[in-house]
Amino acid sequence: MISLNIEKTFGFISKASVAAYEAQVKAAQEALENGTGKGNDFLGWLHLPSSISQEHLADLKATAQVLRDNCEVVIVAGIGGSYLGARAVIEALSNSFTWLQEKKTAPVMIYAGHNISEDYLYELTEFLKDKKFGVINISKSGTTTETALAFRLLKKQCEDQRGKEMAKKVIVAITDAKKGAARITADKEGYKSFIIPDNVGGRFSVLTPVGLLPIAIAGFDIEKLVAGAADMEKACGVNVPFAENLAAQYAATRNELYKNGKKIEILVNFCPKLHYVSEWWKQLYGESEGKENKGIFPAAVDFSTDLHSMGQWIQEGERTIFETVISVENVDHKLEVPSDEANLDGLNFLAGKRVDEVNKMAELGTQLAHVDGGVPNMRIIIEKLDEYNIGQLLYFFEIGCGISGYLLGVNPFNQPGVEAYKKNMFALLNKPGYEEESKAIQARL
Ligand SMILES: O=P(O)(O)OC[C@H]1O[C@H](O)[C@H](O)[C@@H](O)[C@@H]1O
Repeated sequence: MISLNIEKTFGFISKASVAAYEAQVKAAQEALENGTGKGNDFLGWLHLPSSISQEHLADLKATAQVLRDNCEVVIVAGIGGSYLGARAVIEALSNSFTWLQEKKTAPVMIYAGHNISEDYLYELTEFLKDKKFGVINISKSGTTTETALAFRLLKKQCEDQRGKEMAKKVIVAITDAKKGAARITADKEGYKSFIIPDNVGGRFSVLTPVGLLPIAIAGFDIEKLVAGAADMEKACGVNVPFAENLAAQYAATRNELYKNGKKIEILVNFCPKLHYVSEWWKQLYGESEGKENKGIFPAAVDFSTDLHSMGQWIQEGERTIFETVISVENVDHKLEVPSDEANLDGLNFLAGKRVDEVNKMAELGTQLAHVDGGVPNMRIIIEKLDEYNIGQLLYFFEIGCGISGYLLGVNPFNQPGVEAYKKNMFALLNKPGYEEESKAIQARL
């Protein structure tokens, strides 16, 4: 099981101050459990892992197989919660160079619909010109501009290139049961579709088809992923005592740090495969907590890469940060540092050591240096990067986020602030229905 070590925060906050959260955390957990807190119509993620049926998984796997059999490339079209979870898991579990290898065992996964860069989309459509490709159109609302725009291009190209019949086979929609343009298109065109439950918000949707279908297409075991999440659901349940409940401890500690002026949480990894886990986590915590002029700012770094760019700031900049390190205990492969007779680089002291041992000492050395520099440090220890452990990690962060948001006093399940830019963009683009806003915004330019 994943474990959490908060010892290295105790030079900055006291053990007693964290322990003092017990009653408050219990209240937050009960509000989640009983659906009595803010945003209680979005709690479908809470017992999702333990309620996923074998039939549902089989349906997902069967659809994944159709795309695996018929596609060299699959485009995951989605933004925010509609792509980050899938990308986080796929990248954490994939060989870093798989997409460059000649012989592939699964379609190459590419992401689109998460930006509006003309060059990105042009280059993507160029790349796809001679490829057998499929598309998963993922949007809970079914109306997100970035995703709809990319899908419009990809749908047309897929139909032109592969014919309407094949396109119907290799385009899948994951969207609302009834509402939205993506639903209307899927029903009209006869695409296979999956439903995002009403009561699961985008950033909590990785264990719905939103995450599970792309992950299955990429060749990973979604049963094990869900099993890991379900075990964490148990381990972080409302009846698990505070002192043993990882999510409760995490939520309490980060709130206490925040209260003590630590306004920024930096999620740290020492393995580049975890980069998108951090991106997923940033959305989860940022959209959940950043409201009412409150909330820890979720940031992330990849070490040791960023020790050579952000390391200086973390060591000696403003003391408003704390670090949460995802520490992976075991690597998958063995590689030793070779001995070199000339020893021109002076690295013979490392000869015969595993590369991971060097990485682990970088991790330990960094922790001690940063704590000495005034940065509280938490460690989430995960045994290895596989489906089961990543499943645990995802659910741990979700439940930790629900509890933490309630401790902060906000509704962790809405995101009203995201609408502001959209309104301006539509006004600037003269979208029908935005006439008043268009006039008002033009006057400001
Ligand atoms: O799935 P969609 O409805 O397309 O939404 C995609 C994303 O964009 C929205 O604006 C929200 O801020 C996110 O929470 C959401 O994950």
